[in-house]
Amino acid sequence: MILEKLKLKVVKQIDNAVFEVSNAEGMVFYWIDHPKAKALIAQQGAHLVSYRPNPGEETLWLSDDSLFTKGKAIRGGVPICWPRFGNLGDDSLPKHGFARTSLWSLDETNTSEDSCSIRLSLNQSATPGIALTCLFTFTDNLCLDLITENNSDDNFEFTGALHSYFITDVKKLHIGSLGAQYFDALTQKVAVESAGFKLSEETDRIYLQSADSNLISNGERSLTIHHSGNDSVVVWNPGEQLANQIDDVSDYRQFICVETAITQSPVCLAPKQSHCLQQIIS
Ligand SMILES: O=P(O)(O)OC[C@H]1O[C@H](O)[C@H](O)[C@@H](O)[C@@H]1O
Repeated sequence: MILEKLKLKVVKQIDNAVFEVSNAEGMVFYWIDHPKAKALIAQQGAHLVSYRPNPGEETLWLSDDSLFTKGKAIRGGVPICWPRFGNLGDDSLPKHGFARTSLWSLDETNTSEDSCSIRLSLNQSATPGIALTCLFTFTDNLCLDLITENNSDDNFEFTGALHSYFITDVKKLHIGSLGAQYFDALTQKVAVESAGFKLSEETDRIYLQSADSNLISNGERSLTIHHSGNDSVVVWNPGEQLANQIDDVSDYRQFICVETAITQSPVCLAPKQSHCLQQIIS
Protein backbone atom coordinates (compact mmCIF):
# COMPACT_ATOMS: atom_id res chain seq x y z
CA MET A 1 0.00 0.00 0.00
CA ILE A 2 1.18 3.49 -0.90
CA LEU A 3 1.29 4.81 2.71
CA GLU A 4 3.71 2.04 3.70
CA LYS A 5 5.68 2.22 0.46
CA LEU A 6 6.39 5.93 0.98
CA LYS A 7 6.67 5.57 4.79
CA LEU A 8 3.96 8.13 5.40
CA LYS A 9 2.61 8.83 8.86
CA VAL A 10 -0.79 10.28 9.66
CA VAL A 11 -0.50 13.82 11.07
CA LYS A 12 -4.18 14.63 11.43
CA GLN A 13 -7.65 13.80 10.18
CA ILE A 14 -9.22 16.57 8.09
CA ASP A 15 -12.66 15.10 7.47
CA ASN A 16 -14.32 11.67 7.36
CA ALA A 17 -12.25 10.56 4.38
CA VAL A 18 -9.27 12.92 4.17
CA PHE A 19 -6.08 12.73 6.25
CA GLU A 20 -2.96 14.83 6.32
CA VAL A 21 0.10 12.57 6.22
CA SER A 22 3.83 13.30 5.96
CA ASN A 23 7.16 11.62 5.22
CA ALA A 24 10.38 11.76 7.25
CA GLU A 25 11.51 14.89 5.37
CA GLY A 26 8.33 16.69 6.39
CA MET A 27 6.70 16.66 2.94
CA VAL A 28 2.95 16.91 3.33
CA PHE A 29 0.42 14.74 1.47
CA TYR A 30 -3.35 14.30 1.58
CA TRP A 31 -4.59 10.75 1.86
CA ILE A 32 -8.13 10.04 0.64
CA ASP A 33 -9.71 6.91 2.03
CA HIS A 34 -13.29 6.87 0.77
CA PRO A 35 -15.67 4.07 -0.35
CA LYS A 36 -15.30 5.35 -3.95
CA ALA A 37 -11.50 5.56 -4.03
CA LYS A 38 -8.18 5.64 -2.26
CA ALA A 39 -5.81 8.36 -3.42
CA LEU A 40 -2.75 10.33 -2.39
CA ILE A 41 -2.03 13.95 -3.32
CA ALA A 42 1.25 15.71 -2.55
CA GLN A 43 1.02 19.29 -1.34
CA GLN A 44 4.06 19.99 -3.50
CA GLY A 45 2.67 20.41 -6.99
CA ALA A 46 -0.91 19.40 -5.99
CA HIS A 47 0.51 16.22 -7.44
CA LEU A 48 -1.77 13.18 -7.53
CA VAL A 49 0.57 10.35 -6.66
CA SER A 50 -1.80 7.41 -6.44
CA TYR A 51 -5.41 6.72 -7.46
CA ARG A 52 -7.19 3.45 -6.87
CA PRO A 53 -10.92 3.46 -7.63
CA ASN A 54 -13.10 1.09 -5.65
CA PRO A 55 -13.67 -1.42 -7.15
CA GLY A 56 -10.47 -1.36 -9.17
CA GLU A 57 -6.71 -1.40 -9.21
CA GLU A 58 -4.04 1.29 -8.98
CA THR A 59 -4.29 3.42 -12.10
CA LEU A 60 -1.24 5.66 -11.93
CA TRP A 61 2.38 4.66 -12.38
CA LEU A 62 4.85 5.89 -9.78
CA SER A 63 8.56 5.37 -10.33
CA ASP A 64 10.35 3.30 -7.68
CA ASP A 65 13.21 5.79 -8.09
CA SER A 66 11.15 8.94 -7.69
CA LEU A 67 12.74 11.30 -5.23
CA PHE A 68 10.32 12.80 -2.78
CA THR A 69 12.40 15.87 -2.22
CA LYS A 70 11.45 19.51 -1.92
CA GLY A 71 11.75 21.31 -5.25
CA LYS A 72 12.09 18.16 -7.40
CA ALA A 73 9.08 16.99 -9.42
CA ILE A 74 7.73 13.57 -8.50
CA ARG A 75 8.18 11.01 -11.32
CA GLY A 76 4.78 9.45 -11.94
CA GLY A 77 1.18 10.18 -10.96
CA VAL A 78 -0.20 13.39 -12.43
CA PRO A 79 2.29 16.28 -12.57
CA ILE A 80 0.69 19.65 -13.28
CA CYS A 81 2.62 21.48 -16.01
CA TRP A 82 1.81 25.18 -15.77
CA PRO A 83 2.16 28.02 -16.86
CA ARG A 84 4.22 26.49 -19.65
CA PHE A 85 4.26 23.12 -21.34
CA GLY A 86 7.80 21.84 -21.92
CA ASN A 87 9.94 24.69 -23.10
CA LEU A 88 7.20 26.70 -24.79
CA GLY A 89 7.01 30.45 -24.19
CA ASP A 90 8.84 32.27 -21.40
CA ASP A 91 12.43 31.00 -21.22
CA SER A 92 12.91 32.35 -17.71
CA LEU A 93 10.54 29.64 -16.38
CA PRO A 94 11.63 26.06 -15.65
CA LYS A 95 10.67 23.29 -18.11
CA HIS A 96 6.95 22.47 -17.61
CA GLY A 97 6.61 25.55 -15.38
CA PHE A 98 6.76 25.91 -11.62
CA ALA A 99 3.36 24.56 -10.50
CA ARG A 100 4.66 20.99 -10.16
CA THR A 101 7.44 21.98 -7.77
CA SER A 102 5.63 24.72 -5.80
CA LEU A 103 3.89 24.35 -2.49
CA TRP A 104 0.11 24.57 -2.82
CA SER A 105 -2.44 25.31 -0.09
CA LEU A 106 -5.34 23.12 0.87
CA ASP A 107 -8.53 25.18 0.42
CA GLU A 108 -11.28 22.74 1.29
CA THR A 109 -12.51 19.19 1.30
CA ASN A 110 -16.03 17.97 0.81
CA THR A 111 -17.03 14.44 1.68
CA SER A 112 -20.38 12.70 1.33
CA GLU A 113 -21.43 9.07 0.98
CA ASP A 114 -21.07 9.14 -2.81
CA SER A 115 -18.18 11.49 -3.39
CA CYS A 116 -15.14 13.16 -2.00
CA SER A 117 -13.52 16.30 -3.34
CA ILE A 118 -10.42 18.19 -2.39
CA ARG A 119 -9.33 21.58 -3.64
CA LEU A 120 -5.84 23.06 -3.57
CA SER A 121 -4.65 26.41 -4.82
CA LEU A 122 -1.42 28.11 -5.80
CA ASN A 123 -0.77 31.79 -5.38
CA GLN A 124 2.64 32.43 -6.84
CA SER A 125 4.47 35.72 -6.66
CA ALA A 126 5.75 34.99 -10.19
CA THR A 127 2.18 35.39 -11.53
CA PRO A 128 0.57 38.16 -9.43
CA GLY A 129 -3.23 38.30 -9.67
CA ILE A 130 -3.47 34.84 -11.22
CA ALA A 131 -5.23 32.17 -9.17
CA LEU A 132 -4.54 28.55 -9.99
CA THR A 133 -6.82 25.95 -8.43
CA CYS A 134 -6.91 22.18 -8.76
CA LEU A 135 -10.08 20.36 -7.81
CA PHE A 136 -9.98 16.56 -7.48
CA THR A 137 -13.44 14.94 -7.40
CA PHE A 138 -13.70 11.24 -6.63
CA THR A 139 -17.01 9.64 -7.54
CA ASP A 140 -17.35 6.55 -9.76
CA ASN A 141 -14.55 8.20 -11.72
CA LEU A 142 -11.91 10.83 -11.00
CA CYS A 143 -12.29 14.33 -12.35
CA LEU A 144 -9.32 16.71 -12.26
CA ASP A 145 -10.10 20.37 -12.92
CA LEU A 146 -7.18 22.78 -13.27
CA ILE A 147 -8.68 26.26 -13.16
CA THR A 148 -6.76 29.40 -14.08
CA GLU A 149 -8.41 32.69 -13.09
CA ASN A 150 -7.15 36.06 -14.16
CA ASN A 151 -7.81 38.54 -11.34
CA SER A 152 -5.19 40.96 -12.60
CA ASP A 153 -5.66 44.02 -14.82
CA ASP A 154 -3.67 42.57 -17.72
CA ASN A 155 -4.08 39.72 -20.16
CA PHE A 156 -2.48 36.48 -19.02
CA GLU A 157 -1.18 33.76 -21.34
CA PHE A 158 -0.28 30.18 -20.48
CA THR A 159 0.20 26.68 -21.84
CA GLY A 160 0.30 23.51 -19.74
CA ALA A 161 -0.82 19.94 -19.21
CA LEU A 162 -2.20 17.35 -16.87
CA HIS A 163 0.74 15.02 -17.50
CA SER A 164 -0.68 11.69 -16.32
CA TYR A 165 1.45 8.55 -16.09
CA PHE A 166 -0.78 5.48 -16.50
CA ILE A 167 0.22 1.94 -15.57
CA THR A 168 0.48 -0.25 -18.65
CA ASP A 169 2.57 -2.89 -20.34
CA VAL A 170 4.16 -1.13 -23.29
CA LYS A 171 4.34 -4.39 -25.27
CA LYS A 172 0.55 -4.80 -25.23
CA LEU A 173 -0.46 -1.15 -25.13
CA HIS A 174 -3.14 0.25 -27.41
CA ILE A 175 -4.55 3.78 -27.34
CA GLY A 176 -7.75 4.49 -29.24
CA SER A 177 -9.11 7.58 -31.02
CA LEU A 178 -5.91 9.64 -31.09
CA GLY A 179 -6.35 10.39 -34.80
CA ALA A 180 -3.81 9.45 -37.44
CA GLN A 181 -1.85 12.68 -37.65
CA TYR A 182 0.61 13.88 -35.01
CA PHE A 183 3.54 16.20 -34.57
CA ASP A 184 6.59 14.16 -33.74
CA ALA A 185 8.64 16.12 -31.19
CA LEU A 186 11.65 13.89 -31.91
CA THR A 187 11.86 14.55 -35.65
CA GLN A 188 10.08 17.94 -35.40
CA LYS A 189 7.87 16.81 -38.29
CA VAL A 190 4.21 16.02 -38.81
CA ALA A 191 3.67 12.27 -39.30
CA VAL A 192 0.71 10.03 -40.08
CA GLU A 193 0.00 6.59 -38.65
CA SER A 194 -3.05 5.25 -40.46
CA ALA A 195 -3.00 1.77 -38.90
CA GLY A 196 -3.67 3.15 -35.40
CA PHE A 197 -1.33 4.04 -32.54
CA LYS A 198 1.81 1.99 -32.19
CA LEU A 199 4.46 2.79 -29.59
CA SER A 200 7.97 3.16 -30.96
CA GLU A 201 11.16 3.09 -28.88
CA GLU A 202 11.15 6.67 -27.64
CA THR A 203 7.75 8.29 -28.22
CA ASP A 204 7.06 12.02 -27.85
CA ARG A 205 4.05 13.03 -29.90
CA ILE A 206 1.49 15.80 -29.99
CA TYR A 207 -1.86 14.65 -31.37
CA LEU A 208 -3.94 17.49 -32.77
CA GLN A 209 -6.99 15.61 -34.00
CA SER A 210 -7.65 13.35 -31.05
CA ALA A 211 -11.22 12.59 -29.97
CA ASP A 212 -12.31 13.95 -26.58
CA SER A 213 -11.81 10.51 -25.05
CA ASN A 214 -9.07 7.92 -25.48
CA LEU A 215 -9.29 4.29 -24.43
CA ILE A 216 -5.98 3.01 -23.08
CA SER A 217 -5.88 -0.77 -23.04
CA ASN A 218 -3.33 -3.53 -22.75
CA GLY A 219 -5.48 -6.61 -22.95
CA GLU A 220 -6.20 -7.23 -19.26
CA ARG A 221 -7.16 -3.72 -18.22
CA SER A 222 -8.46 -0.59 -19.81
CA LEU A 223 -9.09 3.02 -18.86
CA THR A 224 -10.91 5.88 -20.51
CA ILE A 225 -9.32 9.32 -20.41
CA HIS A 226 -11.60 12.23 -21.20
CA HIS A 227 -10.13 15.63 -22.02
CA SER A 228 -11.51 19.16 -22.15
CA GLY A 229 -10.09 22.68 -22.28
CA ASN A 230 -7.09 21.27 -24.20
CA ASP A 231 -5.94 21.76 -27.79
CA SER A 232 -3.94 18.54 -28.04
CA VAL A 233 -3.13 15.19 -26.44
CA VAL A 234 0.54 14.42 -25.79
CA VAL A 235 1.75 10.82 -25.65
CA TRP A 236 5.17 10.22 -24.11
CA ASN A 237 7.35 7.28 -23.20
CA PRO A 238 11.14 7.67 -23.02
CA GLY A 239 12.03 4.19 -24.35
CA GLU A 240 15.07 2.28 -23.06
CA GLN A 241 17.89 4.59 -24.11
CA LEU A 242 16.45 7.85 -22.79
CA ALA A 243 15.08 6.15 -19.64
CA ASN A 244 18.65 5.07 -18.81
CA GLN A 245 19.68 8.72 -18.88
CA ILE A 246 16.86 9.90 -16.61
CA ASP A 247 17.87 9.17 -13.03
CA ASP A 248 14.36 8.76 -11.62
CA VAL A 249 12.64 6.51 -14.21
CA SER A 250 12.72 2.99 -12.74
CA ASP A 251 11.10 1.04 -15.61
CA TYR A 252 9.93 2.66 -18.83
CA ARG A 253 8.07 -0.53 -19.86
CA GLN A 254 5.44 -0.04 -17.16
CA PHE A 255 3.84 3.28 -18.12
CA ILE A 256 2.49 5.54 -20.80
CA CYS A 257 1.91 9.27 -20.40
CA VAL A 258 -1.33 10.48 -21.98
CA GLU A 259 -1.50 14.20 -21.35
CA THR A 260 -4.41 16.62 -21.60
CA ALA A 261 -2.41 19.49 -23.02
CA ILE A 262 -2.31 23.05 -24.28
CA THR A 263 0.61 23.13 -26.72
CA GLN A 264 -0.48 24.84 -29.90
CA SER A 265 -1.12 28.40 -28.90
CA PRO A 266 -1.25 29.82 -25.40
CA VAL A 267 -4.65 30.36 -23.80
CA CYS A 268 -5.04 34.14 -23.45
CA LEU A 269 -7.22 35.21 -20.52
CA ALA A 270 -8.48 38.79 -20.38
CA PRO A 271 -8.98 40.28 -16.88
CA LYS A 272 -11.75 38.41 -14.97
CA GLN A 273 -11.72 35.48 -17.40
CA SER A 274 -11.04 31.90 -16.36
CA HIS A 275 -10.18 28.60 -18.02
CA CYS A 276 -10.61 24.98 -16.96
CA LEU A 277 -8.31 22.22 -18.17
CA GLN A 278 -10.01 18.95 -17.30
CA GLN A 279 -9.11 15.27 -17.32
CA ILE A 280 -11.54 12.53 -16.29
CA ILE A 281 -10.21 9.04 -15.61
CA SER A 282 -12.75 6.21 -15.64
O1 LIG B 1 11.28 14.87 -17.53
P1 LIG B 1 10.14 15.85 -17.51
O2 LIG B 1 10.60 17.27 -17.37
O3 LIG B 1 9.12 15.50 -16.47
O4 LIG B 1 9.43 15.75 -18.92
C1 LIG B 1 8.94 14.54 -19.41
C2 LIG B 1 8.31 14.68 -20.80
O5 LIG B 1 7.16 15.48 -20.71
C3 LIG B 1 6.38 15.62 -21.91
O6 LIG B 1 5.69 14.49 -22.21
C4 LIG B 1 7.20 16.10 -23.09
O7 LIG B 1 6.51 15.97 -24.31
C5 LIG B 1 8.51 15.35 -23.18
O8 LIG B 1 9.32 15.98 -24.15
C6 LIG B 1 9.22 15.31 -21.83
O9 LIG B 1 10.44 14.66 -21.94
